[in-house]
Order: sequence, then structure tokens, then C-alpha cells
Amino acid sequence: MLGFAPPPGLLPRSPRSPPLPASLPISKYHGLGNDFILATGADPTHPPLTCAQSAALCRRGFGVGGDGVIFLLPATGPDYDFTCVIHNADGTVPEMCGNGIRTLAQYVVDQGLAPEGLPARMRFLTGAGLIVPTVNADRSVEVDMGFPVLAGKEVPSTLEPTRGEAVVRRSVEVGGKDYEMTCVSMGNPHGVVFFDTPEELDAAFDSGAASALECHPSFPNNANIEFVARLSDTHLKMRVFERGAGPTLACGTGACALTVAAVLAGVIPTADKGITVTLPGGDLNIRWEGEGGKVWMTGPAVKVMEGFIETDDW
Ligand SMILES: N[C@@H](CCC[C@H](N)C(=O)O)C(=O)O
Repeated sequence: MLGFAPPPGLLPRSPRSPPLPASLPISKYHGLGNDFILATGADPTHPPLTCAQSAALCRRGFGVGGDGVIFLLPATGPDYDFTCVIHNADGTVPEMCGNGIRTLAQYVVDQGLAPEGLPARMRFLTGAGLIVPTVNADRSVEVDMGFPVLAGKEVPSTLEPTRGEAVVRRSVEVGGKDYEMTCVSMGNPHGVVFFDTPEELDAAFDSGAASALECHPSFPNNANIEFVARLSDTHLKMRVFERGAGPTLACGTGACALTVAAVLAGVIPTADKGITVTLPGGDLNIRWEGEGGKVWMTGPAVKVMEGFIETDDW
């Protein structure tokens, strides 16, 4: 069922897993239109829905609809407050989800699971390791996204490195056209292509090139693909074709990866004071401390509804 390996310890449900609950409370949240079904589970290694159930729930028109399902599970050790498991809309298991982490942090606050008062900081164990969001008093969520991975083979990508171990502007061909690919991992793999103008970006994206690149052989685990245009030294515009979800209105890890890629590729001089990334669903603020440093993301997380599903129906 999985198109790529799940993070260690996070396995699809096996016949010996605990039985599914008959009725499961769920909530729906979005981060700039990147929408998720959120649920709490009691077992840190087995979420309360299978990958196939998540895919059915995400299916628009037939299910609740969403770009993914995110589970808040108990921590497995003293270094974490919670474990976070993500299912993509197609039922695959990604390592990380930036917008999803913001919504999950807001969910923790809304469920009364954080200490009283804001700001509320929490430590999530994800498939990409430790991720630390803080829900601020103004309801924005700032996330310590950790260190980007620049070595191409760790993204992973089979493209030949162009600068040290990094793949920066390496040409990749799809549909008879060449695209200059810069590869960055934020725990999950991203391929970033820069265009001279927003119009060129839109034309290339609408041609289906981003969708073709998502499953290009140079990405053994597939990749999230971001097409980007520079609006100024502190402002980039992007569109994204997400692995396992298709074109979405926003991608938090994508906004982080493309900011790092933009500095590496010389599209902007620095992002150490923070830049604005305009996604189809709105704006994120992304700051990269520079080579060897961390990435920080700030943006909104909005609750849409809560309810119950009868798990037998899914
Ligand atoms: N929307 C996300 C990314 C979700 C995971 C992605 N589809 C993958 O498979 O890596 C984000 O906001 O980061």
C-alpha cells in the first residue's frame, strides 16, 4: 500500500493491532487551505485509523475531504510531549507536514491538552524527528522546523550534486522540456524549480510538469514539487504539487524547502531575517538562519468543525 517506507516504528495496521474504536471523535482544521482531519489515539505506534480508512475519509465528494489525516498520539519518552503520525490523502505515510503541525498544535490547545495560557510550546516526535511548535497569544503558530537536509542523496535524489553534496539547479527533463531542480529535505523530500516570472511559473505548473516531476525517477521516494518565482528579495510566490495529495493550496515544509533552495540557488541573498512566501492559500513567514542553521515557519491554523465518524463505515 505504501509508495515509500514509513518512518521507523510507524507501521500500517496489522491484524494484531488493537481493534478500531466504533465511534471516533474527529476535528477538521486548515492551514492556508491545506486541510486536515485530526484525531487522537491511545497507542503511540498504531493510529486509530488505517491508511486505507484515512484515504477514504480524505476523498472529496465521498468522504469528509482533506489533504491528509493527522493523529495526536502519546509520547514515547521524556523528550517529547506527543507523537504525531500523518497519512497523506492517498494513504501513504509522509515523515512531516508543516501546515499539519501548526493545526495539530492549535488542536492540542483547543482540546485543553496544553498548560493554561499562551504562548503554548510543545514537542512533537514526527517521522522527521523533533518538531517544536508554539501557539502564540495572537493565535499565529511559530514552528521550529529543525535543520534542512541539503545532501542530495539524503533528500533522497539520484541527481548528481552540483555544489558539494547539494543538488542546486540540476537539469531534469520532462515532457521534452528541461527544468532546473534544487533538492532539499525538511524531513520529507522536495524538488524546487525557479521561474523568471509568476506568469512562467503558472504556465509551467498548468502544463502538468510539476505533477510529472513528483514521480520522476530522480526521486526514489517521489517528492513534493514546488514551482517558484521571485517577487522581491524578501518575497517569493509558489505553487505546489504534493506527493500523495496532488496540487494543494499550501505546503509548509514546501515553503521552508523553497526558501532554503532560493538562498542556495542565489535567487534571494538571505532569509535570515525572514521572508514572505505567498502560496495559493495565503502567506507564510519563513526564516532560515543560514547554512548549518535551522528553519522557522510562522502562519495560521484554523479550526473548521468537530464531530464523530463511525469507523465501521470507513
Ligand atoms: N502539506 C504538507 C506536506 C504533507 C506531506 C507531503 N504530502 C509528503 O508526502 O511529503 C506541509 O504542509 O508540509
